[in-house]
Amino acid sequence: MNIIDIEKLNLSFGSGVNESKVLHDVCLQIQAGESFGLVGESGSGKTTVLRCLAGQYHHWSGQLSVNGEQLQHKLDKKRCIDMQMVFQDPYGSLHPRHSIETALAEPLKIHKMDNRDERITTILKKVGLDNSFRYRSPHQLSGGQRQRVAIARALILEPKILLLDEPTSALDVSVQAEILNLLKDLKEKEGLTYLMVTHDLGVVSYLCDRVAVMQSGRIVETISSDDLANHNASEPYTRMLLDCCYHTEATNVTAESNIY
Ligand SMILES: Nc1ncnc2c1ncn2[C@@H]1O[C@H](COP(=O)(O)OP(=O)(O)OP(=O)(O)O)[C@@H](O)[C@H]1O
Repeated sequence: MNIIDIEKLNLSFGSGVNESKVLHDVCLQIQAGESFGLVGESGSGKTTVLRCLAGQYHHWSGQLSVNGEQLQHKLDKKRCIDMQMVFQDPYGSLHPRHSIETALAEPLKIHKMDNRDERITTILKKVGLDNSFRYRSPHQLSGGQRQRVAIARALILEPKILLLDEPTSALDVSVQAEILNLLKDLKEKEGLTYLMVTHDLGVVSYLCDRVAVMQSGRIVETISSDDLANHNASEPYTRMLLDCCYHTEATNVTAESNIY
């Protein structure tokens, strides 16, 4: 069953002569339990797709469905419980003056969920942080620990889907591996579905089952990550992207081989 169904998603910014169309008839079907990657050049519209699903943009046209239910343009509480987003920058996604406990309690208060104390302890444990972290501020954490808290905050409402916007790209190489392992474990244990934007084909082959390649606001090709790794892409643009990435990796072979 498709847990996410995107049909002919279109979105523009600006109006009149300043109108710029950034998504063109984007269609994606993602199955429950799948880990699905979105790749493509900078500015191709990957984050915009995630933001439409997360309810951060309201002026899209087309159809977005989650669990067979069509999403309205306005964000409602149900969508927050179904789907949460994790951002690239763990420094920017947490309030600098709020303790970790406050950051984790906030969504529980908004959604009037009980057993807050117990839920916070449980979620910290799930992301590999002991209970003492709840009294710290974001500046008292490492980058990897902050990203663990951001993941905990996204998971505290027990969503089925995580929208991940380059969740490891702002982290040091050694920490990237820890966070990827955590995401892989959480997906299995919590039965999550991931839709993830990434520039890193190593991340795709480690974590994703399938991937859609975007160019200039359009889906060029949807392909399994095995086919991508074996260079079995049918579209010239995907092959060009692969060539660019492997060329870059060849010059960074030591760092890459340390990641996985
Ligand atoms: N709020 C906005 N107002 C106007 N244009 C925007 C806005 N947000 C994004 N865009 C434009 O939409 C296009 C797609 O942006 P988006 O962030 O989705 O790309 P991306 O593929 O995620 O890029 P990157 O990989 O660099 O993060 C870009 O041309 C961007 O400049």
